[in-house]
Amino acid sequence: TGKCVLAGNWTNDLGSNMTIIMNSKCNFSGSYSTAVSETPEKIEKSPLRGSQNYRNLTQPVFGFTVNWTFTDSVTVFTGQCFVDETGKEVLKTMWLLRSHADSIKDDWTATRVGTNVFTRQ
Ligand SMILES: CC(=O)N1C(=O)N[C@@H]2[C@H](CCCCC(=O)O)SC[C@@H]21
Repeated sequence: TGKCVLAGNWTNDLGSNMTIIMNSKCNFSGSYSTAVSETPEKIEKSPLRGSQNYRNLTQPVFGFTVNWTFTDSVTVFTGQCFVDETGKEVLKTMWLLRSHADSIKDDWTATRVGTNVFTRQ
């Protein structure tokens, strides 16, 4: 199997885009431009920071956090970088979107979960 590299530009089926820059062997930063949001605020590019695991750099597992600059929420993504049967790099991910809750009574409704696939932009 080929090697899947996290660095570079990715896009997903929602039309969101992200750029990943490797800062060391296993840690990265970058930016995320979401195409969709619940908030009426103007969507802005937001920073992301994460890590890929040390042990397998051919198809690495990873996690990262997007700290949304335009609304009071964060999203954590986790997944794996695969080379599919056609030789294309694919990021298979699951995410948790945590929005701000006004009170602890509203905590139960403040976290959403989803899956998403990213391919090269
Ligand atoms: C990859 C994927 O599924 N998503 C994507 O590309 N954008 C949406 C969410 C954007 C949240 C924006 C800030 C907010 O509205 O609180 S993060 C999960 C989902």
